[in-house]
Formats: sequence, C-alpha cells, structure tokens
Amino acid sequence: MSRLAYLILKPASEQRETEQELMEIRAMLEPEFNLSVYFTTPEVSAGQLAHQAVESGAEVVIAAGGDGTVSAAAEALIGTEIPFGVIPRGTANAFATYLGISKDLKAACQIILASHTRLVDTALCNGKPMVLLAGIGFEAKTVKQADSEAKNRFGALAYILAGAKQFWQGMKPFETRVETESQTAAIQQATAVTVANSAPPASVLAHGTTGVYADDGLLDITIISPQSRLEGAIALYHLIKSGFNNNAVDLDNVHHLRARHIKITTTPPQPVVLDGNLMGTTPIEIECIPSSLNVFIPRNEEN
Ligand SMILES: Nc1ncnc2c1ncn2[C@@H]1O[C@H](COP(=O)(O)OP(=O)(O)OP(=O)(O)O)[C@@H](O)[C@H]1O
Repeated sequence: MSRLAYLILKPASEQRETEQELMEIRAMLEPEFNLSVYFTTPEVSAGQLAHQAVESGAEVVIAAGGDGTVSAAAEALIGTEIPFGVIPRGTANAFATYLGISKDLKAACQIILASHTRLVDTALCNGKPMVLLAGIGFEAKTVKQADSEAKNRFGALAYILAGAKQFWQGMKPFETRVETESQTAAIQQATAVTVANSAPPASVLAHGTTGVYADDGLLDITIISPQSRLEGAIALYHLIKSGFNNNAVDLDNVHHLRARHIKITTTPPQPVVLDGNLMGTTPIEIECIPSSLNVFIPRNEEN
C-alpha cells in the first residue's frame, strides 16, 4: 500500500502557475504516495496544516513554498521523525539550497522519491520555528524593503537591490548584548546580528564562523559592527569568502560565537527577520533543538 503523504502548498501569485505546478508534482509523486493536497492561505498557515497532517497519521509531509512555508510546516514535525520533503517555490529558498535541493520541481520530487533522509537541528526563536536563521538589523530591514511586488518582478535580485540600498543609505548602529549558556558579549555599534541554524553561502551575514552546520547541535552567531562604508565593504567581502571556504572571519568588527541557547537584547529595539519573514522586534531568545527534523536530502549531500 502506498504511503500517506500530505502536500502543503503555498499558491503562486498566478493561479495557472499553481495548477501547472500541482499537476507536475502529482504526476511525479502519486505513483508512489497516497497524496492529500492542502493550500495555505493568509489565514491558514503551513504550521496549522502540518499539525493537522501529523494528527491524521501522515507518513510523509511535504512543503512546497518559500522559506516561510517550509519553516512553519517543519515546526509540527520537530521530534516526530516523520520524513519531511521540501519543494522550493519561493524567492530565496535558502533552506532548500542549504540542503542541496534544486529549484527544479522534478529534481526536488526525485529527492523525495529516493527516500534518503537526514536528521538536522531546528531551533525555536521566541517560541517560533527556525530552520535557517534569525537576522537582526541589516537583514530585517532588507527583507522589509524587498516587498512582494519587487520579489514577483525581480525574484532573488529584489533582496540584493534592497540590501545594496540599505548599505548605501548607511545603517543606524545599535547596542547589543548577547548572552549564551557560557558567555556574554556586549557590542556598542552593531549593524547586524545573525543567529544561524543553517545558512547557504548567499546568507552572507551568517558566515562569521568556521562553517554553519545544521547537525552540530549549536547555533552560530555573527555580529558585525563596521564604523564606515569601507569597513562594511571589507567585512562583507570576508563574510562572502567565509560562506564558501568555511574559514572564520578574522576582523575586529566581525564577532562570532557558538552556543545552544542565546538571548539577545538591543538598544533601541531592532526588527527581526525569522526564516525570511519579519517576526517583530528584539529582544529574542533562541534554543537549538538538536537532530529534531528528518528531511529528505539528495544522497550526495550526506556530508
Ligand atoms: N495563499 C496565500 N496568499 C497570500 N499569502 C499567503 C498565502 N499562503 C501563505 N501566505 C503567507 O506567505 C508567507 C510565507 O511565504 P513564504 O516565505 O513561504 O513564500 P514566499 O513569500 O513566496 O517566498 P520568499 O519569502 O522566499 O519570497 C506567510 O506570511 C503566509 O502567511
């Protein structure tokens, strides 16, 4: 008997596109799974649908959408070992990229059909699910500027344009205090604080440390505090490099630490973006939940 799978899908902006994508997903997955399809709406979240799926005995849960949809659906699966499939349909798709899942719909379905899974860490940020990262300051302001119209028109370039604008306009620095289970750091003139569970190289501000790994039971914290545009540009250059070579950034204005439990306060309060969506303002408290999500990944991404 075929396995019971719940597909949670965030509709695309064009209905025809959604219909076409759903047809392709059904054609790929239905020979293998008994597939039930549910659409998210502004009122019914991927999290609610995923909880419903778990209660109904789903043997596999699949989220098709952007990082917000994937993160919300993942929350219901934390600690369940129910295999979780990701079909990237958003703008950035950072979690899928981190896991090595292609944006090509058929290739993403093939990964689910191959049934190879890996346990990864997740985290809770002020009680909300986090598979990727929480960004305070620069990143949150960038996401705020890249509205849905810009994302529909320019795709991922919308984030780059919004980031460049932020950078050019200059950021108001803020004071931050980061407390972990073993240490406390206080930085006077921070412009961005990033706490990452997982992060592809494109999530540049997360890469102060020696690699961001979603299976080490730890969160990676990067705080940047450049005092000028030039210092900011140098820091960015080193962070981009570190995203690819996993060497920690060695600069006075890039601070990094690792911990399982983190509390962050800022003065004044700063906007926070959680897994690609704005969630409110600081203070935040984040707890890593080691090996808590069982995701389908390509076989060659095991290490
Ligand atoms: N049918 C819908 N119509 C409009 N908004 C929706 C719908 N379903 C979910 N949402 C909202 O979309 C957000 C999640 O979007 P998600 O991040 O998954 O996709 P995206 O915006 O397409 O991708 P990205 O963030 O990468 O651009 C949530 O805030 C959710 O409330």
